[in-house]
Amino acid sequence: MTKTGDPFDTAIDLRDLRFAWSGRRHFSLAVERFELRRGEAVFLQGESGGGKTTLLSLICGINRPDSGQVRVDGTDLGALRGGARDRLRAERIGVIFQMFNLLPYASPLDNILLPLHFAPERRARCGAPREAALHLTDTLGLPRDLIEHGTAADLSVGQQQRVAVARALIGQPPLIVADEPTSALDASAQAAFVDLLFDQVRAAGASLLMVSHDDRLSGHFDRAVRLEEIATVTRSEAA
Ligand SMILES: Nc1ncnc2c1ncn2[C@@H]1O[C@H](COP(=O)(O)OP(=O)(O)OP(=O)(O)O)[C@@H](O)[C@H]1O
Repeated sequence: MTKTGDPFDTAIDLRDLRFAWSGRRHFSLAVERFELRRGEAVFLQGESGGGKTTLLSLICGINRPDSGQVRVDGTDLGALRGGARDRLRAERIGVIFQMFNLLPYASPLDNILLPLHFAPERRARCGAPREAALHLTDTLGLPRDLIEHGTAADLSVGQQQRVAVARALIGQPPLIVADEPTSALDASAQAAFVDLLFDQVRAAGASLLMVSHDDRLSGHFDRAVRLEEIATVTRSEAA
């Protein structure tokens, strides 16, 4: 059994974290302690606008905390410069962004392969990246012709979401961070996604942090956490 408290046994370890968005509307988030153990799957819920996406952006090193520590897979993100943080994200974190962040004029296949260009270890794990990508998109029910020869801009929102899912899963990163990855999917695409996600997570022994408003999904996870339980949020508006 994995013991808690050892930063090297945790996939995510947050300590005394503080972050604020500045501007007319001030929003700040503080997390004293949060751990996600290696191999654990955690379902994160919370009210809309509560700060879940903000927290994920700090865990992925997209934004930097004002103070405190973010450790991913034992590495302190604060000790890394921007380029090294981006490489760590590409190697170790499969991120499914809420807005998908696909390159609109690239093919869906090239979008899926993109993180591998910055992540040699992840690329090596794939063996044959193109075949690995097509296996993922087949499993997610995406038509091959569109994936290979279309552009991301040709896709429906639900298809874009599935491409974003395949891009996060390719090369079996040890940590998957997903921000409402099923919001644009119909019931059958959602079921295929959840099956694929957990197959991949188990095969890779990966850890998973997923934000969703869909309570029905929580039963698949080791535990569910509400943001309010782990974070203190303050808001104010300039007069
Ligand atoms: N780039 C930004 N600049 C300034 N404020 C921001 C920015 N992104 C988010 N915020 C503010 O941070 C707060 C938390 O937003 P966030 O998107 O993290 O919440 P959320 O819990 O993910 O919401 P939802 O469930 O609706 O996606 C909001 O008040 C939002 O206006």
